[in-house]
Amino acid sequence: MKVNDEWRVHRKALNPTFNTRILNSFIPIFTDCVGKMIGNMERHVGDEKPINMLEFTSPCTLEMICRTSLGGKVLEREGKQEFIEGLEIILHNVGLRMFNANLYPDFVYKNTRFYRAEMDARKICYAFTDKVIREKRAEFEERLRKTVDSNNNGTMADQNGNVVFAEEEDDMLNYKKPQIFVDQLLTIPNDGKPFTHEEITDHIYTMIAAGNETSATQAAHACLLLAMHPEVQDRAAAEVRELLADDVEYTHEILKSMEYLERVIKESQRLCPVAAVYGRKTIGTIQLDEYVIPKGFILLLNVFALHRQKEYWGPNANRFDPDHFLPERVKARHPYAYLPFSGGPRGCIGSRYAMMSLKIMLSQILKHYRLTTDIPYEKMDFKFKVSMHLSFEHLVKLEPRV
Ligand code: HEM
Repeated sequence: MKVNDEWRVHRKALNPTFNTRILNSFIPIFTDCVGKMIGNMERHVGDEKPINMLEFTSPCTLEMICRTSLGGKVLEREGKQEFIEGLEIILHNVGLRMFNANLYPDFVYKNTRFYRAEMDARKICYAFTDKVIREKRAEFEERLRKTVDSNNNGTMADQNGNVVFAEEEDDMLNYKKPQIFVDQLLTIPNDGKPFTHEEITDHIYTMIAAGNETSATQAAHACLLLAMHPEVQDRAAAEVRELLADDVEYTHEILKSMEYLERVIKESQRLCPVAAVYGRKTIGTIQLDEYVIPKGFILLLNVFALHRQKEYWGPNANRFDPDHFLPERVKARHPYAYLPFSGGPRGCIGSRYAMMSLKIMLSQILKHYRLTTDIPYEKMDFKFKVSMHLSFEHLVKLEPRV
């Protein structure tokens, strides 16, 4: 099967694993991870020295993605520290190679200390996830056996052909339990066949790589932009205070009601898109204005430039203004003028997961703190790693919000 065909089959199988009810089942995990982040930030309230927001958002999003893909207790297992450190090495070294042409040839890379460190880290990480996946598969097979024994009609399947166990039916339908990604990969059919161990492993690592640094960096960008724009910050904090009064628990409805915060997040993704450039290979000849692009060419989309084009965003394209995302303005704009998550069938599968987790992170930060910074907006300056970063740290001071 060609790579593209294989991707299409897998993507079709994976799309339902990000449906609204599954995402809602992650809310308790998101809330718990954010609670720990706030606990860590609390120690720095009133500090003279600013903190680097990324150092707080990164562990939070890593924990979210590990727990929603491998299970709620995955980071309580033996070897978790080595696993986290290993992941950091792999993600760092892959990024380093992507942006260093000298390291492209395999024979060069394989003779570097980066390669050796990456291989050691991979061994540790794969041993850790292999164990989790094998245990999950054993649990799955045991439940399957019990269900077949107690029900001569065999297992039950939902309308998508996914296996549903009788004792779990109620929990599944009501999504009371978080629907962990690895459990779903074991139950969903992939073109009629179950996913193999290697395919499951690949999908887990794709999720971790795609969903961790992106969300952490975007959250840090949003915090810095809020610190630079106190009026916007106060308005977002007022919305949060009203919606989260009396310490209500997060629900889908509450998150949906955070309309101003959503505009803030979208505006931060417009001006500071972490996926600022991505590529596409043409699968046929295409005509782009007067240019004919032959099949097999790689095109790079410069989303950073697109998001600041005055033609779409008006004379204030470079200004931070969440009202760029007022519904009537969105309606009047070309839908592809804004592509932080890419678009079309190959767009980000985790975009709604990201928005939910960002809303919970930012709403808790705004509920607890007033953010300030000495960095002026005009000095914002970027550099590319795997994703787009600032060329300096996200330095912010925390004051209690009363
Ligand atoms: C602010 C956060 C995020 C941003 C800005 C972002 C952005 C993107 C973009 C632009 C792409 C398309 C890349 C390309 O076409 O080359 C993409 C793909 C992808 N993203 Fe995200 N992402 C974010 C968060 C997440 C999260 C939280 C997850 C998982 C839970 C995730 C999972 C994925 C996956 C699996 C793909 C590959 C999809 C495919 O090829 O079928 N992303 N993301």
